[in-house]
Amino acid sequence: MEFRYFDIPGVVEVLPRVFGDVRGAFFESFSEQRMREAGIVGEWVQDNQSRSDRGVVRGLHFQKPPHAQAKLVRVAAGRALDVIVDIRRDSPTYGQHVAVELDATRYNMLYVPVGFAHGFAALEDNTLFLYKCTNYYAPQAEGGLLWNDPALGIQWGVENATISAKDQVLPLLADLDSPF
Ligand SMILES: Cc1cn([C@H]2C[C@H](O)[C@@H](COP(=O)(O)OP(=O)(O)O[C@H]3O[C@@H](C)C(=O)[C@@H](O)[C@H]3O)O2)c(=O)[nH]c1=O
Repeated sequence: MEFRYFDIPGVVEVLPRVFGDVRGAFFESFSEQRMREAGIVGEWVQDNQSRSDRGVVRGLHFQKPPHAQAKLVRVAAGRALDVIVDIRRDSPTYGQHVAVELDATRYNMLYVPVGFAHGFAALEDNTLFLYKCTNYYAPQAEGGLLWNDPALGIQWGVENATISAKDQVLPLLADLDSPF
């Protein structure tokens, strides 16, 4: 298991060791000790899975404290462009983002710390998106950012994106009163 770090502190990509043989492949999708040593911390209490077709964009989402969530995200089928935006008020990288392609054939994962808005674009039909969360779903604590806010400068890599009604009315970064 290897780890890649970014210019935005706290963000970690996990590159698992994959054991391939005639039957297929095996990898460890979670290792509390190794991941904690790499800076992936949290008490994981909920796992989620969604299925999206190509062109679906979900996000950008967060939950406000005390329901804030760190997430460990990956795809089990297909590919997704995963995007996280730093919304920690005192962060020197506030408003900046990291984008990582998650690929089911590479088994890579991304750690999303508390204080980031998170979203992804499905790059293939039937993309299965799996993630662990450090807090339970709390709909009353949901917050978000508009996925295509020009101020964010995110290249999603999809045309004619499919977006939920809820996500179409999320605020711009300039109007965000960040709770972090
Ligand atoms: C996120 C979530 C949704 N739901 C329900 C609420 C709703 O009826 C249905 C679909 O919810 P949403 O439209 O919010 O699903 P979705 O847009 O996939 O929301 C997710 O997006 C990604 C980018 C994230 O980062 C996640 O934390 C989460 O916000 O599922 C739960 O029951 N538990 C959950 O944890």
